[in-house]
Amino acid sequence: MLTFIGLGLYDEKDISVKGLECIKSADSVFLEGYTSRLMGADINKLEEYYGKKITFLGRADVEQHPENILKAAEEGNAVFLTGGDPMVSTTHADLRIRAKERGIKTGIIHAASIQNAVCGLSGLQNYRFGKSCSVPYPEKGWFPTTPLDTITHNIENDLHTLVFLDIKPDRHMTVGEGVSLIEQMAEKKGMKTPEIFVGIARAGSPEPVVIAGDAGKLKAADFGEPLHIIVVPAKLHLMEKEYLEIFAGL
Ligand SMILES: C[S@@+](CC[C@H](N)C(=O)[O-])C[C@H]1O[C@@H](n2cnc3c(N)ncnc32)[C@H](O)[C@@H]1O
Repeated sequence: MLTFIGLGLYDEKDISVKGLECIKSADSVFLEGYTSRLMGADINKLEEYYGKKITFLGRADVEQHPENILKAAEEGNAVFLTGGDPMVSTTHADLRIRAKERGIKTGIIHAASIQNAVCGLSGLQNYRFGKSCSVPYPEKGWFPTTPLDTITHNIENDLHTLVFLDIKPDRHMTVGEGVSLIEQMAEKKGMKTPEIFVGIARAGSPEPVVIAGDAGKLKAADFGEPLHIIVVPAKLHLMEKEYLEIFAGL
């Protein structure tokens, strides 16, 4: 059997009791570290808390060579761990399909996701979010501006946009870097930069930071340690505005 388990947002204690029990009874434990990360716990801390040895996986181990995971799931109970919810803003549906095609039983144990944490931290209503986008670190000769198209389309339709920020093995994009890249996209396309951004750092930690304001304010703000995320709000409803004023210094 292959069980996809969400670890929640910040440290080893964000997993559900059901998820923890499932890990404790597993024969093999895999953790992917490329779609999200638990910044409050390294792999040693997780191994100690779960009482299990963990095999750490990169993107290629899951998307191109999932053989080891599938074999372990054929031979016993394998669990596949992901930060946040295992099926939110990941490509793990593909792994579940591959498992099913090989006759392997699968299951999902859900967890808190950044997708819903932003609603509580920012006060922006979950039903007002449109399509999300991701801002990648630009590479030589590659600077995609499609995230700005998504943001603009959402604003035109009175919808908020959740903007995921790039994670690389050696760095995590900050709110300041993300806002600056969105400004550069606007400049390149001859468009206006959105008027308000909401930056959020370390959702799920004891001290998350939430700051709302224009691009200049967010670029100058100190959000501290990763992970970071941005929301570009549409026209704010009265209570959303009041909430951002009280909890995010708008
Ligand atoms: C591709 S999404 C994966 C979402 C994950 N599966 C979930 O359900 O939470 C990962 C991105 O979300 C944001 N993110 C995830 N966890 C976060 C946290 N605790 N605080 C702030 N941003 C976070 C970061 O921008 C990160 O690069």
